[in-house]
Amino acid sequence: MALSEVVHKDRGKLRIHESLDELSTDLADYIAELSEASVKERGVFSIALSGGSLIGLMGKLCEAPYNRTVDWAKWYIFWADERVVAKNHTDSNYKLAKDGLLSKVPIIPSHVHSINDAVSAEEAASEYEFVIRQLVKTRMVSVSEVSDCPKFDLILLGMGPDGHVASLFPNHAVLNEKSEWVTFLTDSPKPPPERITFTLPAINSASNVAVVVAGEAKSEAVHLAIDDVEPDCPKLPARMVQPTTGKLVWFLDKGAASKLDGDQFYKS
Ligand SMILES: O=C(O)[C@H](O)[C@@H](O)[C@H](O)[C@H](O)COP(=O)(O)O
Repeated sequence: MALSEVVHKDRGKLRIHESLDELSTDLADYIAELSEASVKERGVFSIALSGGSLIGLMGKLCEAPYNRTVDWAKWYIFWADERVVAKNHTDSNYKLAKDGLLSKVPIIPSHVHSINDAVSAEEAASEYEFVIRQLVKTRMVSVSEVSDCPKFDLILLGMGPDGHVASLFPNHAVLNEKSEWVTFLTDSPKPPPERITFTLPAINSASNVAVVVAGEAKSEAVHLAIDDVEPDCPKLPARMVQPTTGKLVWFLDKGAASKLDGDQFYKS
């Protein structure tokens, strides 16, 4: 049960939790509900994951009741960002998700779309975009009504203390990528340096985007990403997450929410 659910006038819905345990339960409920709605409407559920603490916080999906009630065979899995390392490397976001989630529920292996780790970051990004393009053609992934971008049913993002989301880092040229759906970088400030990432247009075309953030160390970035602040902050990657027609939800714990300006919210 969310400690409080409030709506920011233009930064989406905030679900602020007393503990990580509550946050994890609420996150599992939210994902299960979106999966059910999407399977009902489209017959499939396309979901893009990130790395970091997010996967651990999704852990309740492997437990009752979700492990039995979610229609796992209808899930199509993608990564909003991935490190260009072997799939069995400890830095791999695929490995993190496989060990923590995908190996514990009956997902169909051919529905798991990870990157080609045997090529350069540049090639991996363009191959990944090609794979997504094929799935857009068959409507396993929807298409945006307002751009030619894929419209994932759900994109899950974590956020770093510097305000990065996916592998979109502050002041990095990847933030300016407007024509590709997936791009690459070889100089990530957070190791490892070689990564692929969804671009802002791809993220902002999703039906639903959830940003999951825990811990007081990220409270300043949360404040800069959500509250009305002075000129420079619009460049914070997390603040540039602004779904065009989709819904934005922030899953926060008390620590992460501790610097938010309460005046900007109203009860949902
Ligand atoms: O591959 C990555 O590095 C991640 O996708 C990255 O964007 C992550 O989500 C944030 O850095 C938050 O990570 P934490 O939740 O572990 O702080």
